[in-house]
This record gives sequence, structure tokens and C-alpha cells, in this order.
Amino acid sequence: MRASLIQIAVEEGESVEARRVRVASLVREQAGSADLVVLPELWTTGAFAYEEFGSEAEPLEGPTYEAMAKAASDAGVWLHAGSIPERDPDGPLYNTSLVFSPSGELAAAYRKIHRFGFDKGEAVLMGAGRELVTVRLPGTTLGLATCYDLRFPELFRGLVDAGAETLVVPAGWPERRRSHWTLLAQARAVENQAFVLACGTAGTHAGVPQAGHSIVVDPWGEVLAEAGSGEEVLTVDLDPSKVATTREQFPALKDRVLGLQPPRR
Ligand SMILES: NC(=O)CCC(=O)C(=O)O
Repeated sequence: MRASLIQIAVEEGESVEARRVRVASLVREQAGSADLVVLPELWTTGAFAYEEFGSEAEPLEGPTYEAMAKAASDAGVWLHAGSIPERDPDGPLYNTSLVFSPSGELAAAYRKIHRFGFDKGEAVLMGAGRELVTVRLPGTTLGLATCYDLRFPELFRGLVDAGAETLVVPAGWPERRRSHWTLLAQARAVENQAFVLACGTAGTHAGVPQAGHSIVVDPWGEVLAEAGSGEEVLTVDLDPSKVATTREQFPALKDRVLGLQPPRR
């Protein structure tokens, strides 16, 4: 399986509509050279452009959905289209990831569970998802997570329990915490004996320089590919059978002990 992570530069000089057209064309360019294409978190607005979440929010089947469904079917690829600020007609905004099949059908939508910002930003502007989401592809099962979720290992363990073998993490991770990004991507791969495909953004938006450095890690924790800090398409060949082989040869997941007692006082 060949995966291409498109590390998009999100800069303020480009309108959301212009970026949507440009990204759709980058996805189309992967036709014939990738089976799975991955985009970053909130690439229409930028993950830190909090003041734009409301004005640029779209219904699930809005303009980004339309453009990405078409791009996936034009390119004939599985497309993890990153996430959009989704306006639920009956509820709050959500940070929602969309996955399309090569025929342009929606295969899955995942609402980010852990919202970033503590008492401001995304944490107060958006609602929290409550459901784990996996997607069956030929040869592997994707487990979906978004950016700040990377800090919460129990979410990933839940995805593995649900059958995930390839953990896909679109992000808008800041340069300031780049060392955490790389470390956590490798940790999630090692502890879950799964591939991690983590796709970030480049550029600077809302005054926050982005880390870039999208990364692909194998189930043994080896970094298969890592991007630089600018816009880039990171393409890597994955052998999905490596998940089963790693879990058989070093069966640590079978040694889990569940239901531990809390400490006695
Ligand atoms: N968009 C995000 O979730 C940012 C997460 C982040 O900056 C961090 O975890 O650090």
C-alpha cells in the first residue's frame, strides 16, 4: 500500500476557496501513485484560527465535502480529507474528519474527541466527539484520531481493540511543541504495534508557526518517512502485513492486564 501525506501550507494570504481548489488539485495529482492520501487537520481555516471557525464552518456535506469527494473519485484513491469545522444544524461546531472511498463515497466521519485550548479556543468553540471510528480498507483497518488526541493513549488503545492497524492523525501541530509530536507519534506506534500516519500543516496562521514534519512510523516504531517544515507530499510504501508479524513476533499486546485495583489508602 502506498500512502501520500499532503502537508499543506496554511497561510493567511490565501482564501479558503482558493486553498480548497489548490488542495483538490494536489489530491488529483496523486492519481496512479498512491492508494491512500491523507490531509491535515482544519486546513481550510488553520487549527489555531479560532475566530474563523464560526464564519468558515460548513455542514458535513458542504463545499469541502463536495470538493474532496470529487477529488477522491477523480484520483481513484482512498482519501482521508483531514478535518473541517463542521456546523451541526442541531448542535455545536465539531472538528470533523472525513474519509472518502475511491468512488467518492463517504466511508467515515470522525468528530475529534479531545479539544485543544484548555479554557479557550477549540475547547470552548467546538463540541467533543464521543465515538471511536475505524474504516476498513483493502489490507488494513484505519483508526481515526485528530491532533491533540495524540496525547491520549487510551483513545488509541480503544481503536486497536476495535481492529485498527493503521492510525491516521491529521494535525495542525505548532512548531513550539514539535519534539512532542515526533515522540508521541512513535510512542503510539510502538505501544499499539500499528502504523502511524501523522499529517501536519506548514506555514504560519493566526501567528502560530506550524511544525510540519509529517511522519510515518511502522509498528516497530521505526520512522519510515518524515517531511521537512514546508509544503510537501510525503509518499511512503507500507507493508500492511507488518502489523500482524510484529504482533505475533513480540506479542506484548496479549500481556495487557485490565481492571487493575486502585491503590489502597
Ligand atoms: N490542534 C491541536 O489539537 C493542537 C494540539 C497541540 O498543540 C498540542 O497537543 O500540543
